[in-house]
Amino acid sequence: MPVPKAELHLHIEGTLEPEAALALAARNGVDLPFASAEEIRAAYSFTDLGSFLDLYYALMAVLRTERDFTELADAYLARAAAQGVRHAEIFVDPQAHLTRGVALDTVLDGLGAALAAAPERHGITTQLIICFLRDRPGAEALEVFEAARPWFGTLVTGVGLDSTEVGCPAAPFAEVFGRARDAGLRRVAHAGEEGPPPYVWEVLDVLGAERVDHGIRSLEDPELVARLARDRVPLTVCPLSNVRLRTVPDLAAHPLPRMLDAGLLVTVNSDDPSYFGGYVEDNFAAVRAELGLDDETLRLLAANSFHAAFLPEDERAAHLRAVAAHRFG
Ligand SMILES: Nc1ncnc2[nH]cnc12
Ligand SMILES: [Zn+2]
Repeated sequence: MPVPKAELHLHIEGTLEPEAALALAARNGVDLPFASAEEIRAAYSFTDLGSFLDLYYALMAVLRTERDFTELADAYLARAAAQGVRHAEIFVDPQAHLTRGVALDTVLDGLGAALAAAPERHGITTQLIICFLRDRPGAEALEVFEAARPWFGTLVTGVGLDSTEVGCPAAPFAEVFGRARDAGLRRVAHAGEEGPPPYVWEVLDVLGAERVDHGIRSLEDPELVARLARDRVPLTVCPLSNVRLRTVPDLAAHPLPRMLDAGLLVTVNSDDPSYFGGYVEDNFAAVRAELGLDDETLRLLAANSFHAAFLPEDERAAHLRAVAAHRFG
């Protein structure tokens, strides 16, 4: 039995498995430049974030109806439950769908149906975080934010920032993050994945991000490490993703142990599991094997995931008790 955990860095579009993409393409009459799951997997040889994002956005073409989004999320939740996930704070990229003519209510109501059923069906509580694409204009993010208001509080509990990092400052998103804070939403942002420490400072100081997604390059700046440790800012680290996108040379060189040693509140997550070779427990297993982490370090990482989650205190405490009681096989 995998250790109970929360998954806090998971793009729902990144759970689209090749077989599902082909089935949806056939059902929706979408032409894909791939004839088989093997051909899709053969395209998973990324050189950097950009080369991944090209395929990630291209394959989304198969997602067209509410049912498609419901099935996508339900399939993820079934896999996540088998990997010990008890709580998931899930990212979605609305602009990636709006810009290709799929309406916001198709996306959010479709995902919402699967998320509403998740506690009974999979034993998982969920939240949904709408991410803005940092390579698109801040004004567009504001439009999406306003259009999503009907779902605030019920389905949508937070905002995030993702897509291309280097060369795309976070400052144009200060206004939308301010509105999110005023609306009572939580705020997270990708930074320090490919970008150097100033990108992490910017999401903290300009956006007021409460969690940093990735943040692995923070270690290059001791003052930033001190700030993250002092404020207990969680970092949602995704080891298999970092290897596949070549932000680290291999798992053995991953900074996770150094981040823990520096006193950072680190969590382990899967990012885009269909593309990066594993779901969240696969990431736990990989860091155990390649970094030599012992059971108590894995227990700490699982506990951190609940400390870092946007959960009510009573639910957090119950999850932490389950982590403390877990016996590693
Ligand atoms: N790893 C990642 N970094 C930035 N944007 C993303 N969108 C999906 N996965 C991402
Ligand atoms: Zn991500």
